Amino acid sequence: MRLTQVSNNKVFDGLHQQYQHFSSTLDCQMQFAVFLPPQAEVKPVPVVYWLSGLTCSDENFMQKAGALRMAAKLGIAIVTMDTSPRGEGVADVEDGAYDLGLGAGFYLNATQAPWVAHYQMYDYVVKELPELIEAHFPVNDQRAISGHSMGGHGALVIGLTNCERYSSISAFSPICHPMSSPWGQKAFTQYLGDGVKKWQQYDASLLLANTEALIPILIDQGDDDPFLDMELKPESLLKAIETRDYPLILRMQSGYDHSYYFIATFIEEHLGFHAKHF
Ligand SMILES: N[C@@H](CCC(=O)N[C@@H](CSC=O)C(=O)NCC(=O)O)C(=O)O
Repeated sequence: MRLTQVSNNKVFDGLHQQYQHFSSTLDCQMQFAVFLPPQAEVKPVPVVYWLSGLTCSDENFMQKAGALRMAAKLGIAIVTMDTSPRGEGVADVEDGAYDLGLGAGFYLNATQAPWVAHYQMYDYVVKELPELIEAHFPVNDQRAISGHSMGGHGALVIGLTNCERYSSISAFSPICHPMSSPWGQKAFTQYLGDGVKKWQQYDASLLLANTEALIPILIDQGDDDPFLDMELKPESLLKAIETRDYPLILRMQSGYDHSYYFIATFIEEHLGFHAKHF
């Protein structure tokens, strides 16, 4: 598979690089970014896959989260990707809404026209991207997954449905029960149609209630987040595990909102959490 390098910058003795490639899963050109810590010069390192939220590209996290110093110290690679397929011929909404279409792939495999042709972000994140990363970069097969908001939903769903592939999951302000949130209902109706069975495959609260694997999860949620009550609903995750002992830590953080300022405040603790479980 051909990779075209878009940028290459030294940072904290490691490298931040961006690449473009043709994705056969999404049937379009995609861009991703990788941070390689200095330890990757001498041995393969573990990887945290970061899934961003609505409107983001590979750049938001790398530029705003302040994660790279700690990733360099811990010897962890970080991979970020776009939040939807892009380019000519890729379906989008006509009203310019930010919560559907471009920048809003919801990390699922669409089944409905016109989205089905390109919106296959679940398979891209689970299969194609890690295969590409593991073939071209000095990383080992230890993986963790993390994300924010729509990306927190993606991290929970992908981690919970692929427990053998990831050693831990973390999330900031995730959409925890998309079947009961306006963002989730809009996206699932468009991408998946009306069938409740298909929706259930992508609802973290339902998946958590039914999983037998005990993959460790850390979630931070600001209590001053404007999306908390309507869209995010972290209490539904607690309800899903109320009758058993599941290794989920949900921290309500006083005064924090939905922004990357919040993520920057706690990202080092998330990297430490993943490092402990590699
Ligand atoms: N008014 C915002 C709405 C979109 C937004 O808040 N996006 C968040 C993720 S929300 C859930 O998935 C985000 O990460 N934005 C990018 C950033 O760098 O902060 C808008 O249009 O951006």
